[in-house]
Amino acid sequence: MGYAQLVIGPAGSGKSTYCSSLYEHCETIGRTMHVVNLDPAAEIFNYPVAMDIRELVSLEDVMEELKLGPNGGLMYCMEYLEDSLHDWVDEELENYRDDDYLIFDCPGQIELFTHVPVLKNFVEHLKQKNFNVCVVYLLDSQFITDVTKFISGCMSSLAAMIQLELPHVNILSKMDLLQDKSNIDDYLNPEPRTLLAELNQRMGPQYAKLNKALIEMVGEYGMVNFIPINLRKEKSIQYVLSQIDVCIQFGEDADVKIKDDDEDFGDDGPGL
Ligand SMILES: Nc1nc2c(ncn2[C@@H]2O[C@H](COP(=O)(O)OP(=O)(O)OP(=O)(O)O)[C@@H](O)[C@H]2O)c(=O)[nH]1
Ligand SMILES: [Mg+2]
Repeated sequence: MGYAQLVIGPAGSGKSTYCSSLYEHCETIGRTMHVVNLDPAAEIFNYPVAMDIRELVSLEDVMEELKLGPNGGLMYCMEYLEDSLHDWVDEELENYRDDDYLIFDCPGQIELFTHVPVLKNFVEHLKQKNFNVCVVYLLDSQFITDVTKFISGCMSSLAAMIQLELPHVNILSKMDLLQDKSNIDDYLNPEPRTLLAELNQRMGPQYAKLNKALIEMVGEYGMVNFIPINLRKEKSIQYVLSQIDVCIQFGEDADVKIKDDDEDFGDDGPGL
């Protein structure tokens, strides 16, 4: 059994930074983790890249040869990845042992989890290879400063959940940038009624019925539920990791050992 996090979320939501912080954290506590780059457009990495889509396909070449723009080019690269599941991907995955833990740093294009089957087929492949996979959806904490942004963030997370059908963890990233943390609880696990009232206040009366339906929908899917992360705080990273570990049942098997000093961090809240 292998373990994997598929890190997705809007462009610039902090996915790659999350991956590198998680990698560093695991180094510190003596836990092994491998970060895979699935973004053909990425250039700078703050983590050792275990597997790299750029070794398979070059976005620059694709754009030049097929006369595609950056987004069309990226979609082509991802489809190329999908076509390579049984060769390049399998060959690369051969390098990992049964109980290895991989983190997939994905591109930020929302198309990848709304209507093209690339990521869906990618995770199906991982599941066939006996990986326990979990979606980690990152949303920038700046989204909670505006209820309309927040709801649209929840909906794109919902799109990913519906498409990928995987265990799903929503994370509110960049908590260090949020000056006023006093009322974040209202957003981490908000009352649907409060959200609806705020939304109605922001939008014209003609949307009242639609707003109600929208809030009910995201609420019933359990979508409006976020774990905050502050990458400057070791405890916060540890807390998020422990929640994801539960989600993918990491550490439940007898042959998976987490070093003792891991326990120093305890499971006593988000540690912001
Ligand atoms: N202050 C602060 N800045 C952050 C944090 N995470 C990311 N950033 C900044 O946000 C910007 C985007 O971060 P990335 O990690 O590249 O985001 P990404 O989601 O990988 O972006 P794409 O791959 O382009 O979609 C960078 O300038 C980061 O330095 C954080 O926790 N705190
Ligand atoms: Mg990135």
